[in-house]
Amino acid sequence: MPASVSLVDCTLREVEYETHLTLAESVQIASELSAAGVHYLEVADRGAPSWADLEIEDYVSAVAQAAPRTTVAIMVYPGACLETIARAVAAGAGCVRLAANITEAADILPLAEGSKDLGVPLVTFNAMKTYAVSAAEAIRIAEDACAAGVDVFYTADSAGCMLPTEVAHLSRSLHERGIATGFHGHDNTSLAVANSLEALDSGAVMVDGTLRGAGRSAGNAQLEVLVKAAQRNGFLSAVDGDLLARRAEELIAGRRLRDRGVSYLDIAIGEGRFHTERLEMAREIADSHDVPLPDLVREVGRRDPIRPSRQLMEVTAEYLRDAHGRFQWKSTLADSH
Ligand SMILES: CC(C)C(=O)C(=O)O
Repeated sequence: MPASVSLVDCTLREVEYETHLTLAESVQIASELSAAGVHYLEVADRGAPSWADLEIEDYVSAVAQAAPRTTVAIMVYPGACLETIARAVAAGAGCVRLAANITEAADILPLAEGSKDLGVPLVTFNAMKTYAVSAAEAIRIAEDACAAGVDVFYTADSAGCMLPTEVAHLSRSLHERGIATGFHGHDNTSLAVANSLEALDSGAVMVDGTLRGAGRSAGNAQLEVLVKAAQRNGFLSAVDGDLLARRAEELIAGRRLRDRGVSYLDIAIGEGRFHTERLEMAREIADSHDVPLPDLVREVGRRDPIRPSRQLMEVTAEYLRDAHGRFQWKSTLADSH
């Protein structure tokens, strides 16, 4: 019998990479998620998006009131302070999601204990770019996170590059050590839903998605598809996948920046384990060095998947330009994207 698992919707945070929602739209989405029985919905610690001129507590409170069956989760990044968390919690947030690069966990974990002291029932650590370290290292960091007060350690496939076998191996290894795990997947290689299913089958207790797959880079695991697929394996049976699919159609589909397909650039990002936070820098350097952007991100990501510097990108671009010149394969690649 599958264990009881929780579904986390990240639409309100991730959709901001594609479009801006009004407060009324955010509230409507929150209300629909709640009606469908989604367990958690996530908002960002930067609070209300910049257009709204709202304090974090106003935003959290509006969303929480619209979603009585759903717990509001606030995602916080390095640099956030406990006072922001306290304000969000006072306004109705019942879950804190600490996010940092897996190699920089120390920048965020001190907020775990403070969050627990505030009475937050659930604190997660979302280990961005989990794939950048070995499974053994991820397990060690997860153990440190739990010792610091974290309840659930999340594997975050930030570049959408992980394979189901990798997700299964890590999730199962964590589970066997008594560490509660979650999975947050991006869709650069069209595996976000498959990876989420693999995580559930391997003992994960939380999985994330967004309506219509909206989100950064190639988007996230598509919530309504994930629900339907998970139900076939005995998970998330109380969530109304049809309602989510209808609302995703009405509220999100027409507002996505990208079509449903995965572009050549998305694939290269996934293969190269390159996080899109540095994509504009890479684009500028690819242009100035006259090398194809997919080649650059693939090569740079292979060399440093966590924090590739401008210098690394420039050196890599020079290397690629020379290689292209030498082997004369640039024109072939350029034709293909
Ligand atoms: C904020 C984190 C968890 C994220 O969305 C990612 O790294 O993909």
